[in-house]
Amino acid sequence: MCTPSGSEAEMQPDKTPRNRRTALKSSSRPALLSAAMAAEAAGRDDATAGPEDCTEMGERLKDGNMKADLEAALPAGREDFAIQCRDVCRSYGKLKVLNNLNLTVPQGQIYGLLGPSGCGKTTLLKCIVGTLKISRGHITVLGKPPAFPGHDVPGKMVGYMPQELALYNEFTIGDTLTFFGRIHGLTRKETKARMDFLIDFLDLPQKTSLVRNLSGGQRRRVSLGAALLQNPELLILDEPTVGVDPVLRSKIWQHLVEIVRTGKVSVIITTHYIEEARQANVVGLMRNGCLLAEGPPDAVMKQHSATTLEHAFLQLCETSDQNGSKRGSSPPGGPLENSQSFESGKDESRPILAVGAGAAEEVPKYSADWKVRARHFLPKWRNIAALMIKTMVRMKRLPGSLCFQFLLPVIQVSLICLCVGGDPKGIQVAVVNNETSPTAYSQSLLSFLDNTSVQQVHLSHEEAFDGIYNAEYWGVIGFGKNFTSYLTKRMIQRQVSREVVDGGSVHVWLDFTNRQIALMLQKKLHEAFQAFVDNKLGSMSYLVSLPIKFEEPIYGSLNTDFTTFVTPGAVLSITFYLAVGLTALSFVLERKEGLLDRCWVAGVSSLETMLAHLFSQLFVISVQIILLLLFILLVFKMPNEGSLVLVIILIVLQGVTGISFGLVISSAIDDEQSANQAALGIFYPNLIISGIIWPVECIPYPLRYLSLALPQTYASEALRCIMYRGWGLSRMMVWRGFAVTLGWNTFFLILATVILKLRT
Ligand SMILES: Nc1ncnc2c1ncn2[C@@H]1O[C@H](COP(=O)(O)OP(=O)(O)OP(=O)(O)O)[C@@H](O)[C@H]1O
Repeated sequence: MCTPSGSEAEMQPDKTPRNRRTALKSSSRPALLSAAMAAEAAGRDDATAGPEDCTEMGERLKDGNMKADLEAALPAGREDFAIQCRDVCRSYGKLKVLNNLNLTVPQGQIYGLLGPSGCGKTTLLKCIVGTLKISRGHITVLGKPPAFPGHDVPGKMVGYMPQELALYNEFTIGDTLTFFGRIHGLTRKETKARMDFLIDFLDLPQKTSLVRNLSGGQRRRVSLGAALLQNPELLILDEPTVGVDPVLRSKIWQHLVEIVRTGKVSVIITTHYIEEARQANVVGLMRNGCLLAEGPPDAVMKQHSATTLEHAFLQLCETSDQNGSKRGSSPPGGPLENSQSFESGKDESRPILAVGAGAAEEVPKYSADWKVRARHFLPKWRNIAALMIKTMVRMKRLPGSLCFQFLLPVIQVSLICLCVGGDPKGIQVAVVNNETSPTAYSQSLLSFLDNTSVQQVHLSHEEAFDGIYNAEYWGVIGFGKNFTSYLTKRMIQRQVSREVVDGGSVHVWLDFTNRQIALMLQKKLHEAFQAFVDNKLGSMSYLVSLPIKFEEPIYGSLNTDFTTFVTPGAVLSITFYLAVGLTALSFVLERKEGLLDRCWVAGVSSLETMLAHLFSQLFVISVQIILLLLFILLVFKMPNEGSLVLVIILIVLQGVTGISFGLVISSAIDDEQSANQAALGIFYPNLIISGIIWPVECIPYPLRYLSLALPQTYASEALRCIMYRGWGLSRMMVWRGFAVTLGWNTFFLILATVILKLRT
């Protein structure tokens, strides 16, 4: 367990303290006392112990009797440590959390790190394991600085139990321990043996139990088990006994006492139960980012004539506070100076520790050859494999999500093939035929028109134009009453009058608000007339062009481009999906962090939660919509013939639909990954089937019904009607878009509320 790895052997540190370690027996160690305590005992008025005071205290320590006492109290050579922190500083922005902190964890001992909430214990532990970088000072862990090339800290030499548990909810207990076993390079047999021991020792349920179904205390024990798994040389435990019953708590401490007995394992443990730390060999009392005292618990208590460690700690804090307030009233040597010394890095005092922690102490230099460095930075296949297996196990636990992921591309590509690029079917076109004879060319011509794509509705001139203005028909095909005779003239005479050309042409009026449909109609008419000419007239004809005259479109223009068609639908789709994105994770995260439950317990109802999310996100989408409209109308100059107010309301309502849909996802799904998958997975199919990229009229029939039921199909049509036809709410196609949107909003909100209610 403790044998140095090959990579370690290649390292050449100038100092190798670990090699000279000897196990310490706590009973043989005199007390290391805090400066505050000592100064108090010596009756010194100016003793201080606040965060900025570590420095001053150290200076006094160097001079006074206290120093002699402390040095006499040294347990052994200063190399006999598992962890040594010297002058460690760490800030979060302007907040100084660790302030010239000095701490020594003797080898083979339990070190209880005590201190009030927020004093910096977790920050210190993170610095020790190397997940946080220190701003100043140096830390040595098991002989080298953390994260030094070739050093197994972080790595298998250290078992770390973080405060926030950090477990995979979809894993079973067995999966969790197996995963960490793989990372640490344990064989299956070793992992199994350790797992059986830990499950029994930590009183865990059977190994097939899912972490997500465990109680808070059980999860904490699984997390502790993961830290103990590889029998590390150093155990760093951040509040392992919180939420653990007293019997198990005492068992854990017994175990810790047992594992350090060999002298090969060292432990640093933080706890809020100060009294349990009496079982530690050394306690460090931390406050405001530095240590107030460090020593065996009995010695600390004795020094304060306290019967409990908690009492001793309280006294230390009080002394520190009193001294802090005294010092606060003396500006010259006050906080400013100390703060400056912190920043300048010139302060060399040692606040509490007497174990050779002087500034004069040389910082050991470590070096590693290039092979070790290269190996350190290169990815390790063992870890990659372990992480990949972890991902696969998680996937296995979410089969629904996995199937969705597998099928999604197939569904999407199928939808594209079915719905994009095809010809429209059943497009209604009004035919105004003023020729009555069944043998007329007009009848013959119309018979060549593809009936599956174009549905002819024979009407009077007035009805036909009323129909196209009401968007009932996509076009009007008109034949004059002398069409046949004029067309015949055009065929047989080289030169004909304008009247003959006009009378012998088919007149076509199209609605160009939907470019794809208009172009398809043009194409179908051309094909029909080409077939008619080929069939009926042959090569004898003098006709140089097909007898079709496309009149000025009823709506839109002949130059209408694809962008104009796509923009209204795209605007709605963008608004809808941005809104989905804003809310799809809201409950997932809140539920995970227990915030939802907390609000419910405080009396907040599901509907109130929904509405609050809705209203707060409305602000975001309103700004998005304003910017969106400014761009499409002013920068890209999209036409808008209708009311801007209606345009804005419709887009906002679509945003609300997106929010409500996001809330449905959020209330129905528990983990972020699946919620993201659902939101993203639905995006593409919806875009394709809603007729945003390609007209709904081109979608094959069973799918077209689905399309019409979607929230954006009628809404995009309504927006096109407002913007390109200039229509208002009196038109069915406009109010239908609003009604469908409102209907979906209500449905989604009710659904989300019901799901949320049912799941609590
Ligand atoms: N990521 C961060 N960003 C900014 N400040 C932080 C961050 N993490 C911690 N802090 C702050 O640093 C200080 C020390 O936090 P830390 O978590 O180390 O305290 P602690 O002693 O472990 O507390 P507790 O016993 O409650 O867990 C606190 O004031 C905290 O607000």
